Amino acid sequence: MNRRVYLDYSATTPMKKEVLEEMQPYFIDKFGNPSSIYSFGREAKKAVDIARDQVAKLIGAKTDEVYFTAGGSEADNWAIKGIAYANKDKGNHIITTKIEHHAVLHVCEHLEKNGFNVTYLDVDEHGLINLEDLKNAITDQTILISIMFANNEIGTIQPIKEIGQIAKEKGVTFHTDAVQALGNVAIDVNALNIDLMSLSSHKIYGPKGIGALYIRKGIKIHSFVHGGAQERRRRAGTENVPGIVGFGKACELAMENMDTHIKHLKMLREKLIKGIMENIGYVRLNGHPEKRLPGNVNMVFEFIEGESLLLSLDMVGIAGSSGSACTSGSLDPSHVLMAIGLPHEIAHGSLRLTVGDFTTEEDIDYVLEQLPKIVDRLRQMSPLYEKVKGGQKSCTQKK
Ligand SMILES: Cc1ncc(COP(=O)(O)O)c(C=O)c1O
Ligand code: FES
Repeated sequence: MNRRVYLDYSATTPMKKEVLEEMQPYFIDKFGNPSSIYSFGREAKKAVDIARDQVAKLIGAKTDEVYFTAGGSEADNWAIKGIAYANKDKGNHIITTKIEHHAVLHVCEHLEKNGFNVTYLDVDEHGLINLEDLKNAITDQTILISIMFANNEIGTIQPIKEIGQIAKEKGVTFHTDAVQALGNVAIDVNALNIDLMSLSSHKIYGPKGIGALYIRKGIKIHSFVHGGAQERRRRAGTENVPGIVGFGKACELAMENMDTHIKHLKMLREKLIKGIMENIGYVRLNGHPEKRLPGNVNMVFEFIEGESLLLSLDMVGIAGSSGSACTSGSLDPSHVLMAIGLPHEIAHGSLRLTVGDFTTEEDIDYVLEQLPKIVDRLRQMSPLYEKVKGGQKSCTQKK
């Protein structure tokens, strides 16, 4: 049996044992409905309150500015639709970027069909937006700026504080999708001038299907689910108490371990990047060299397809992901890789490896032992590689 190495922490993380232990009583013993006034209900409500506090602490928010949702996608949907529809008397213009998660992009496309105008900002070759572009895009109709904190594919971290400052000066509400940043970057919603922020639990060693939207006090936003009075009448439905408890615990752990977590991930990331660069030719790192998530490695391996690479890696027990359409079930190559200017055929050879708390140096050694062999074998089958060997220049050489 091969070694199994999971390097897709940006897709999801395993739950921590401490998180599971915290959640367990709320399935059977403490099963009460937080809205009920007797003791069963009160103990569930108390657990939800504690979790809300744990989430708030990690982001520097007030407890009652945290609203639980069914995950990051729901938080993105709520933030953008909620602000758009609640403020359409003030304007109909929204600014976002070309590299957002689909939970933001598809909501914006929906709004475009419903009377809103959306500006999709370009990014540079490293995936960063240009602050001047942002300033120039703002009009008297602009009601929302939604720009992600850190990109899920290439890991680029945006200048959030500066974006928040611009939004504040212009009186425009600022939402950021911080699903990938949470736990990996220190976040303080006040210092960074953030008005709304989407969070997800399963990226920080918590359970799946639970997340939160931070909503600054005083922000005008529509309710997301109409019904009961839960989440201060803004998101109806009996709370996912075990999920909320688990998310809270995951936030508490993330806060306690942030420094060692970031150090560990960065060490592994650098080892992986260095090992690949030194042992494999015709590769390039996608994303920003420094302003990137501590656990993110995204590289292009010329002349081969990301999907073949993934399948070959899977055969030796290594799990990663790629931005190529073939593996994601859609027909287009990654919109993020296209936005940073990679030609279609190059975007095809991209591989994302994301490390996490349970990744070891031995895991990286194993990848560095397997990957060069796989790349070499796949390239031997590539007609494009034959041409380069015959004297033609490649894309990474032109750079
Ligand atoms: C940047 C970003 N936003 C939103 C989401 C969606 O989060 P969830 O899976 O909790 O709906 C993800 C998850 O892949 C993400 O990476
Ligand atoms: S067909 Fe595979 S990404 Fe273009």
